[in-house]
This record gives sequence, C-alpha cells and structure tokens, in this order.
Amino acid sequence: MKLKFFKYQGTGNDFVIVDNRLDFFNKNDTKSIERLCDRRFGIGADGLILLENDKMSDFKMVYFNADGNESSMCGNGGRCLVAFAHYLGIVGDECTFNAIDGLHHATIEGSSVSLKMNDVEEIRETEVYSFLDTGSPHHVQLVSGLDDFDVYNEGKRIRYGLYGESGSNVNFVEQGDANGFLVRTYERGVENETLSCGTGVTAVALAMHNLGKARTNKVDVKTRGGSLSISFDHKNGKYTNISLKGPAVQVFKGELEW
Ligand SMILES: N[C@@H](CCC[C@H](N)C(=O)O)C(=O)O
Repeated sequence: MKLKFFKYQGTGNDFVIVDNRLDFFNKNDTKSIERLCDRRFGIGADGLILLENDKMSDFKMVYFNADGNESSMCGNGGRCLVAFAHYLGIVGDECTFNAIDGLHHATIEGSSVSLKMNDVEEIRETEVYSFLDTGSPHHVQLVSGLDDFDVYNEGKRIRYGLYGESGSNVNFVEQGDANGFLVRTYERGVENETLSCGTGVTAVALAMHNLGKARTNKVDVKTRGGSLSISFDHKNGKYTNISLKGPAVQVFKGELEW
C-alpha cells in the first residue's frame, strides 16, 4: 500500500503529517512510526502527526514523538496541523481542534498560525530552574553562554536524572533584551536537541514572567529555527488566554511504500 504524507516545519521543528480521516493508520506500530521519522532510513522528522475526524471540533490531532510513541501536546506540531487542515480546505482562517490536552482554537494569517494553549495554574520554582506543564512537561533553566552550551548532554542528564523515565523536556534560556529570550530545547521522545519547541517556548515565556525577567504580557523568543511570540493574561497567579504565534510551512509532500 502507498502512504501519502506531507512534511511541515514550524521554526525548524519538523513533522510528517498524514491525513487519517479514513482511519487506516496503525497507531500501535511504534517501529514503523519511528522509521518514518528516521532521518536516514525514513522521511525524517521530530514527530509524526495524524489528522483525524472529531465529533466535537473541526478535526483531531494525534501526536507521536520521533521514537514512535504517542505523547503529550506539541505546540509547533499543532500549528503545522492547522496549516495542513487549511491546505486541505477542511477549515478557513480559524478553527478549533481536539488534542490530547483538550480543545485548541487557532487562527491563520498567511503562513503564520496562532494557537491558543491551555491555562497554566502552577509553576514550580527552585533557585536553579522552573518546572511547568504547558500541555507537555517543561524544565526551564537560565544559563549564560547559550550558544556554546552543551544542550544535548545537560538536557539528557536533567531529563533522566530529575524526572525519571516519564521525563521532561528541558529548555535552556538566556535573556536577550527586556522581553526577548533565546532558547534551546532538549526534547524527550526525540532524545536530542530540536531547532524549536512550541510548548517549550511557551513554558519559557511564562516562567520568565513569573520570575520577573519578562515585564510585559508579550514575550518574543528566538530559537535556532526561528522566532515565536507568546502572549498571555496573568491574574491571581494564573496564566490564561495563552497564545503561541509563528510560521508553519509545508516543505514537501510525497508517498512511500507502506
Ligand atoms: N515539539 C513539541 C513538543 C513535543 C512533545 C515533547 N517531545 C514531549 O514528549 O513532551 C512542541 O512544539 O511543543
């Protein structure tokens, strides 16, 4: 059988996307999903996303990390899937879709997609790092010399050492200007640094605001794959109306023997 696929990227976080509205895709075949994401033996991606029918919203997002396992929310993946749904003509310039962490509203302006993220009520702070869940778990740590920082080894050590087998994504941050930050992320499930992580930069923006390092409710974040902007409301220690905005682009499409 031929598998039709599409390749998207959102600030360099890249995904294989498959239209599974006819429900043909075997989601338990971890090895095949891992192989599709393999950069040498497959198409190559940080994750695989299925677009499926949903009774409550415009469509459903099912997300797998590059290791083949279904995982928690992916912010950049969600933005790419919205661009894909728009490309297929399933939705217009705005939509609502269902993901593992619930419903998300999104708007599209040209090649930019703005995605509403879930409210965040709790940020755990220590002297060294913050930890919060923005749909996926994130460790956020300020460092100096981010450009030369050993994201792979430090990220891996923290991911397993502090958070056990279930793990966490690990973000290293350096402040640029008043409301601008530079971020590099070690992603669990990819088990490597990726060029960008949407739930990660969202976590960074909220953690930096909570620490008083970001002074306004709009934070710009530069990743190695591009720039994202995060806006939010903050009241009584709770972050609401969180929005993640940035480019989401189709790179190529194709089919392979499946
Ligand atoms: N790249 C993603 C995060 C994907 C999930 C993550 N790897 C995990 O398993 O927690 C993003 O853009 O948010």
